[in-house]
Amino acid sequence: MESLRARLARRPVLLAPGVYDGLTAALATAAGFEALYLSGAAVAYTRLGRPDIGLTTMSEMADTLALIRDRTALPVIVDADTGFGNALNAQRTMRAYERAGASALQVEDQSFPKRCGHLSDKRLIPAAEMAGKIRAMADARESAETLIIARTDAIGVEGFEAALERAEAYVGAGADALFVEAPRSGEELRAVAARFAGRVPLMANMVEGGVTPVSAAQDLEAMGYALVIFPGGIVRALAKTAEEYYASLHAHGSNRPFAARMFDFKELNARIGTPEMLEAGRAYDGGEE
Ligand SMILES: C[C@](O)(C(=O)O)[C@H](CC(=O)O)C(=O)O
Repeated sequence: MESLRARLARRPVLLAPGVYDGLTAALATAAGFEALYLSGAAVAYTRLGRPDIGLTTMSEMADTLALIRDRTALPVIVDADTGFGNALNAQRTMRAYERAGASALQVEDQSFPKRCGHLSDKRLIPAAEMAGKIRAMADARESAETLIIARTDAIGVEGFEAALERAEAYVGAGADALFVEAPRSGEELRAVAARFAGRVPLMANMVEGGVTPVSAAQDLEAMGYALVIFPGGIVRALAKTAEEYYASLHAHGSNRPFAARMFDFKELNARIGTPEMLEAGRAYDGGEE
């Protein structure tokens, strides 16, 4: 199977949807994507019903990843936030995520606790400390094919030029791919690509209603991006459906008015592999002896 590193080195752009559990991983895989993105924000939104402000723990993410790994053979790019502490914590995160099946870890230069890149009032660690964290993670990884995607949150804190300088330092420290978080315009998205495309694979993050204008993957490819994630879109879609579903059930005392927008029992079972699993189980139930 083609490595993620090799896949990022060629076109077309790799489009990775956000997932946060076994069901979303199974549905995204069935839809035909080539890679998945395990979003820390999506885990915080769904498991905690809370914002992406560093509340989720490393082991909660690793446990979630293990469930997803059990449900898909696709490469999984995993949000490692700040590495959950200093360089030594980041090494432990690297090892735990690798064991749980990560194909790439995304690590950012915010101080702990971090917050979503599209929120304000972020704080950063010094660039040299972040470079050390990247080197520490590279030293800790079992496989050189587990990629390190370095993210800088500096645009909203220190300005655009400072963010590019930080990104430069992180490439120098050995990052396998680069994620300059939250460009504020198409011009900034293009300027990031103009500086780095062709030297290191570039990732773009599309957050509906966030700081960066949302573009299609194809348009980002034309700018020079190699990887595009839509991390939280699935939660925004499901949350809207859930809100409407609960309101409808509450109002009508029945699901009938909502039926056209739901899978029924059989339809859901088909998507989660119920017939195949029950069939496979029959081989072990002793009935055939
Ligand atoms: C990419 C991200 O780190 C994530 O957790 O998915 C978030 C996305 C979001 O909050 O929707 C981010 O900080 O941009």
